[in-house]
Amino acid sequence: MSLLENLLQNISSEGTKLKDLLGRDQGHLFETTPWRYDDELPSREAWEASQSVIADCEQLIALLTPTKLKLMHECISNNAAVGLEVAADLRVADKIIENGGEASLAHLAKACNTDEHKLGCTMHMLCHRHIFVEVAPNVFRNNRHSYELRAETGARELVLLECQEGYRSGPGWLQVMKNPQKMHSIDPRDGAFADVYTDGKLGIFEYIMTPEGANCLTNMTIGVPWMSTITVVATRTDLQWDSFGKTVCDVGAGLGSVMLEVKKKYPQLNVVCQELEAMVPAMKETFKDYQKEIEDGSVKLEVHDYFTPQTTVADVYWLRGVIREYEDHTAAKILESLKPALKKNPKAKVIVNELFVPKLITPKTSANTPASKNLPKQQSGWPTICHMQQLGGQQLFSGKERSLEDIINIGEAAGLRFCKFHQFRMFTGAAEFELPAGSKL
Ligand SMILES: C[S@@+](CC[C@H](N)C(=O)[O-])C[C@H]1O[C@@H](n2cnc3c(N)ncnc32)[C@H](O)[C@@H]1O
Repeated sequence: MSLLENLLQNISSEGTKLKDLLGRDQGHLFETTPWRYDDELPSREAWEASQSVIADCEQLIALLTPTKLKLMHECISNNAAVGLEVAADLRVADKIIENGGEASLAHLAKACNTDEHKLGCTMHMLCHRHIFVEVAPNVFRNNRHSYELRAETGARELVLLECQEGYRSGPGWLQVMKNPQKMHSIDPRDGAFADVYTDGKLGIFEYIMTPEGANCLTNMTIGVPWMSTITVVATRTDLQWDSFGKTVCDVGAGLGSVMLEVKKKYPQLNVVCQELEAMVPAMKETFKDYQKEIEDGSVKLEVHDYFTPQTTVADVYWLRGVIREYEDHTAAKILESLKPALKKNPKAKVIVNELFVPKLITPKTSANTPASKNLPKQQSGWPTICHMQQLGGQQLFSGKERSLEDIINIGEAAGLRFCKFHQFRMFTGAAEFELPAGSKL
């Protein structure tokens, strides 16, 4: 059968399965109320069927788009970000809410203090991308996607961070890749953001401490916690946290927000958050309602440098977004430093939580096979979003996003054995390692 026939057949069969699994919770694009699965995870079976339909619909669009239009589409899609920046910056969602839930273009242009024609062109494009709805010519409402852009959610600030600093760093990616002094570096000062914004002098975390970076700092402080809510549900749900033993240790825990979620869901577990000394006050703030647990020792906030030998014996060590900051040999040293504690508890596991850069493998014999069947299982879900995120993250923050193979190599270089991959119903996942039997320090 042709690719077109295979795609249509697969979309139909997986789509029917999905519809039956979702039952009445089928999602919508007209109302402002969230869809149940904006914040919860569908069953694994429903999630897999929906991933399959999405991958195949994306391939179907690529198949049916003439080449010149396909290439045009790709290189002018930056306008999706341009349009979203306009809507976020001018607070269009709020202006629609303030006007009773519906607003004419003339009203919006006046309320936003901008040109009616230019705003109209932007809004028509966004409606075609199913962000806002045009309910009559030049009359707009929020739908569930645009409604999230209202003040107080944090979505607007994240969108502004991505559409401003993120978007403008994009052209620096190629410049860095062509620069012999910078092309192999993952240092933030050699990265795309520094190239575009600070002439190679400051990475983004240094920049936000300068007066010019104040706005970016605000957007990051408000926007990043909003973004974390996207991954936290899968992090909490897609690992059976109580299956490892009684004690979970988060190495390089940041604010400690993952362990807070784990403690909420599994109150019987002991959680340990380890960080550099400067982060301890922020972790205390995260656990401010857990004084009793801090006193009885079931929540511990420890100062620990992850390049030094691990002294806390736990049943599972969790490292989220830690190794992406380092070159392979340095990342391996962090994992290696866990070994003294792993020796004391040889059943303990080490879990590396990162993006797992997805591949789409089309062998010669499978040229007409739908994309959904050619996506390896051992990699991040939501592959299109994951790709935009891994590129965007490296442009803004530098560091190194890796495939599962790359991460297994780092674990093995540290003397650990790869046990299994946990595919989260999200664009992140987790690689599980352990100390091999008879391992020496
Ligand atoms: C990218 S953040 C990840 C934070 C957290 N795991 C999360 O997912 O939100 C890396 C964290 O590692 C911490 N860190 C950096 N160097 C460290 C070291 N040598 N020892 C322990 N923690 C360190 C930083 O303070 C930072 O909070």
